[in-house]
Amino acid sequence: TGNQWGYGKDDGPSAWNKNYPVADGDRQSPIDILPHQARHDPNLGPIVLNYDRCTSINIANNGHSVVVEFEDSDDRSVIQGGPLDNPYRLKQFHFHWGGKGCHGSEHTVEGNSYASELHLVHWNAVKFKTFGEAASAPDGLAVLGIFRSDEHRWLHMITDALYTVKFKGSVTDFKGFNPKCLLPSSLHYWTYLGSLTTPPLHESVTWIVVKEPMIVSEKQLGKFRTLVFTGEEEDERTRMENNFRPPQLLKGRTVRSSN
Ligand SMILES: NS(=O)(=O)c1ccc(NC(=S)OCCc2ccsc2)cc1
Ligand SMILES: [Zn+2]
Repeated sequence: TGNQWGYGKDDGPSAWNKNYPVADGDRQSPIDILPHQARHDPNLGPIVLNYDRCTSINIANNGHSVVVEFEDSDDRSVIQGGPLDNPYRLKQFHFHWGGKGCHGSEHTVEGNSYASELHLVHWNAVKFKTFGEAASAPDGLAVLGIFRSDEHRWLHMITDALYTVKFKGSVTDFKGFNPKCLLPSSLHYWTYLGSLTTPPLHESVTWIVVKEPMIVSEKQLGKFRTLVFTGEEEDERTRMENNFRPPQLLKGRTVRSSN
């Protein structure tokens, strides 16, 4: 069907511009970050995460990644500060990863990629009524990107649940998980204006990429690769890996750095 997209040879990132012309737009993500060319901005305050009353709902395999959804009917879990003018509500988090532990992150730093990248997706509920509306507005979303390089003590709560969402379309309850435990100690970051890194590729994201990677083990990463892109009812079992978009052109954008 028209909107079918993936990470394979025929339906992968190089083919997305056929159905989503914005793929060749002026603020696409991810990008390669060059720390020495980032402009240090003393007005950029710290990122503030209020996740203590967050309510996770479920964990799901959507055929592109594994996603944990949150209750977003009020401001119980928000990100604010940094480049953001107001609080943005946590909607979901998901991951991108590689095969055999080499590449996998979407953003790269001086051409170097990490094994994986965690995205915490938030939307501007002050200006917009729904996520869908915010997702297509220039200041609608804020995504916190966290690199994942090698053992992480809390990640077992996610990796232990992955077997329950092996197939595309599977969803299971996943309550009481606070994603704060997935974050590194320091939240120094780079920030720039970009887009969703998967179709519909809306240019609606203020990206906040944390500099310090979190540690995950090869064993934990291996558990992500037990997921498959395909549904239980389908014949083939296509292992879910390499679900990352390569870096896109900067097209004159400035990347700013917190202290
Ligand atoms: N990888 S990413 O963080 O840029 C990212 C985040 C969200 C999404 N898309 C979501 S949450 O879509 C939900 C359905 C929807 C509604 C309006 S546009 C898409 C895609 C990519
Ligand atoms: Zn993502």
